[in-house]
Amino acid sequence: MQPIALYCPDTSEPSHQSLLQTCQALDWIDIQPNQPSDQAFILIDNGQLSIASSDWPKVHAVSVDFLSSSSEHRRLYGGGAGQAVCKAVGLKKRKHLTILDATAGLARDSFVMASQGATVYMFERHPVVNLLLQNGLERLSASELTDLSARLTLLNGSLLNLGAVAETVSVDVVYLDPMFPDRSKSAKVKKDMAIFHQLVGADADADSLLAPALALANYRVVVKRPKNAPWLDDKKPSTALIGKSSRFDIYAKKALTDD
Ligand SMILES: C[S@@+](CC[C@H](N)C(=O)[O-])C[C@H]1O[C@@H](n2cnc3c(N)ncnc32)[C@H](O)[C@@H]1O
Repeated sequence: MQPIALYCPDTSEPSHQSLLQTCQALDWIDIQPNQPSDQAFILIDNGQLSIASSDWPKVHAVSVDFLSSSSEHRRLYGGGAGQAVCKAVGLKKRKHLTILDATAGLARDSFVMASQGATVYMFERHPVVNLLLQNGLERLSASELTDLSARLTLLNGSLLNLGAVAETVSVDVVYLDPMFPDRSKSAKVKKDMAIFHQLVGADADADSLLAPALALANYRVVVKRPKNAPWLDDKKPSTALIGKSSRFDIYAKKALTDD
């Protein structure tokens, strides 16, 4: 991992101190006393970890915040199981699915699926994104949303190297949303998210996720793609849900029945 700078404007805040301690133990984090001029750096502010760009604070930092007002709005009024991602994984048919989100990112999709009753296990390989996810999950577990917190679990490892996970978790649906190379160049990517895309880069090995996903899922694999992108691993899905800018390719293994 390339070293990344970290900046904390208020080190006296107790919650910041414990986050700083966690980060001090990681040898790829370089804690700096002043705001770094780097394109992207880790920020500790407002009791949470985030990724900031050199334009911070003009451009918002990006964090995993399951408790933000926009997350709350999506949880309560976002369209329930009728949301495209929920329809694609089958939550409209069966509420209590066990889903492996093998490319969790900032867990926005995982959050939506768990909000609708799914038990979601997540893999995230980028160390900075993984750290943000851990921080978001810790804050969620300290909140009153205990049911939701119990349904979101970050696992160590990767779908490409499953280890014990394959024996311990029976997975109904595997969900994949790898980075697509053209996304970062799109003018539609908001400024704050552009820094996330730059930091993580393209997932050049994304095609290799489909075969292990199909081997693991009991019912289906769902792949989120930009609307006009080619199929993952050049494999035609059983069906697709097409939205305004993205598409959910569904690889069905077995029909989902109501629970
Ligand atoms: C487009 S983002 C996912 C966004 C996510 N669906 C959301 O709602 O926030 C893709 C993420 O998948 C991660 N990723 C890609 N391949 C992976 C793999 N083999 N194992 C674990 N994480 C992976 C990347 O690091 C990146 O953070």
